Amino acid sequence: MHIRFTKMQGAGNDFVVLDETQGRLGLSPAQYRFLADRHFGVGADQILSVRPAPAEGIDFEYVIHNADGGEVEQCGNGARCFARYVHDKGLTSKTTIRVQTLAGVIAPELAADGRVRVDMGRPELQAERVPFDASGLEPRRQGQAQTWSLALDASGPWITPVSMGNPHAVLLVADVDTAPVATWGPQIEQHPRFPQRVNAGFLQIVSRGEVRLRVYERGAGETLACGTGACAAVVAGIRLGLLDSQVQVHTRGGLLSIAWAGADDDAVFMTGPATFVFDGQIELPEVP
Ligand SMILES: N[C@H](CCC[C@H](N)C(=O)O)C(=O)O
Repeated sequence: MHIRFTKMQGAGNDFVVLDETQGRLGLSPAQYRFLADRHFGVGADQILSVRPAPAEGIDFEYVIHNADGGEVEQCGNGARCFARYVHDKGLTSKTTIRVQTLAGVIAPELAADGRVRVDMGRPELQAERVPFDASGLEPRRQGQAQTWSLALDASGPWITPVSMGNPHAVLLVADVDTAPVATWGPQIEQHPRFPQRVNAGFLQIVSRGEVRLRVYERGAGETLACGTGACAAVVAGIRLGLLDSQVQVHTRGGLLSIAWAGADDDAVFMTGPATFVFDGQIELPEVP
């Protein structure tokens, strides 16, 4: 099957974007994996499929597949690239776009300075709804947060579970550059207490308004940035009593600005870049 695609990136988190507004391509998980493959395919952390509005009052649907071929609920950097894509490709003239995701409706807004601001909805802080299985574990309270040890070694890690529609486990580290992302990342991602697996966020507090973050993503491995991960990390930091409500998040791929007023039903707002890289075409193998 011969398909057209657009390559985009948001703070270095990169995507293959597929226009399915005129009909679905019907790709298999193996074909999503092929598109994401950095040697045999195009190469991307996630594949974003843009589909027609599913209901009145919604402009589009946006479907996300990780590099491992699995469909997931939400992608923050992807939401910004989605909005840039549908506007600049002429699929809408709106600059605030209401889009249905598996996690619910979000509203990316194209800002005058070229960045994109997204109302990412409210975080889910109930551990069992992240979902995280805390049964039999003694939580440790810090500020308003509860943390649990995953007992990977004597030091922990002690994690704060947060969902942004997709599951995140946030842990504090002294220095992201020396944090055990390569070893603890996959162990946390696959930990049995996360029945849907999890994105692991390694958070370094620089000040009450500035952090550094690395994320080992579910289904993709470490990425240069994770939008929902930045939201979850700031929510965790605020709940831990370590951050104020507006935070600059330094990721390896760029800067994201996150704001959360701190009440359970407050939405998290994320602002950051969304960039076209190239348009292309590729012959997809007819894999099952
Ligand atoms: N790996 C994530 C999906 C992509 C999230 C990330 N790329 C973002 O910008 O939020 C998950 O499995 O939940």
